Amino acid sequence: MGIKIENLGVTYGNHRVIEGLSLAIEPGSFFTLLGPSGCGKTTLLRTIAGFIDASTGRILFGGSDVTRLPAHRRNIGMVFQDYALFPDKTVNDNVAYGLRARGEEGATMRRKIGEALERVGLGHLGERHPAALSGGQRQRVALARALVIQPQVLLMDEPLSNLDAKLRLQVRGTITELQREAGITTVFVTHDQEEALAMSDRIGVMKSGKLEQVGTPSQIYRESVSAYVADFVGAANTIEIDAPAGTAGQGTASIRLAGHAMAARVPAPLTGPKAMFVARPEDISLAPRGEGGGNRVAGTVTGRQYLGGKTSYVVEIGEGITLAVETHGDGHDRHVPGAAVDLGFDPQKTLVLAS
Ligand SMILES: Nc1ncnc2c1ncn2[C@@H]1O[C@H](COP(=O)(O)OP(=O)(O)OP(=O)(O)O)[C@@H](O)[C@H]1O
Repeated sequence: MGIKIENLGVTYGNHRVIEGLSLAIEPGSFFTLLGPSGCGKTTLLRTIAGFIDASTGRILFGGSDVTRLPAHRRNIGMVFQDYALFPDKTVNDNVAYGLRARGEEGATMRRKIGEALERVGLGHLGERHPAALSGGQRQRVALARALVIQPQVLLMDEPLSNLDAKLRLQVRGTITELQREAGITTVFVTHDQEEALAMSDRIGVMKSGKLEQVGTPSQIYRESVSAYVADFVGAANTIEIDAPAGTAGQGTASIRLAGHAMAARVPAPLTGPKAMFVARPEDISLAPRGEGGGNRVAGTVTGRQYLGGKTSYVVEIGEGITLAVETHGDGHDRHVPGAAVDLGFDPQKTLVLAS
């Protein structure tokens, strides 16, 4: 069942948090709302759930307008960052909660609970209380509780944030697997870009209550529409430059970076006299001075961190501008601080975006 959001506005008192937001989420897909703290992700998710009223606009589930329906009539499953389990109930009773509210009981209910707990790998822990479970197990119970009612939409608010790195990866795998298996339309909130890239069919990057960009993980990463998106999704060098002349349309342009001339891609028309130069550290090549190919800029290594499979360099290119560069492969740590180098830029992967 797809979700459609039309021109949504949400206010707290007279503080407008979501403004004119429209979005279509494909049936059965995994959609992630990604953005920094305070951008409105949780507010948007809770409005989709029905816990917060929309002040303007509409929300549709599978074509039906649910904007004025209370949360318990929207047939959603919800998973929270802090698990929100009932501490005085057993795992079985926690999972039973939504089923009982729907009037289910007896053998059918027990079978469904058993199956849901099996699916999250906790079939043997039904009689325990939440206090006797690890964080990862608690979140699996919360997931079983959300899915056992066969909701039409699954909403998750930072469900992995309270888990340590190893558990986060495990529960991440469980969520992805169950979501695909059940084919349930899912909206997932996170501020963790790696989580978003790894799990999602599509991502919406939010900025101040609006969607700055919506796309597949690779579109968001490779074809960022703004320096804000590029910087938020992975690392990026972002430097303000004079907008190149003659870029009313799209294409490649000649730009100047710290006095060096080079070519870069302008994916969308620029407005205004300034623009942002955007290059990811792994897209910049590094060679000893004089040995670089075309489209290069001379610089001096000022910092180096050996990280095993890769090396991070800081290279100064003049006018006080430094760039982060990342190298992989054989001899990736061969440039020493103080070395004169050439930085090579692929004109297709070096972007000039509106500032
Ligand atoms: N109940 C409330 N009353 C008033 N303002 C609120 C309320 N809840 C959130 N806000 C404000 O609305 C804005 C968006 O908050 P929201 O929690 O949706 O952001 P978020 O992107 O989910 O952030 P985080 O990642 O920190 O949870 C923030 O400026 C926040 O201070």
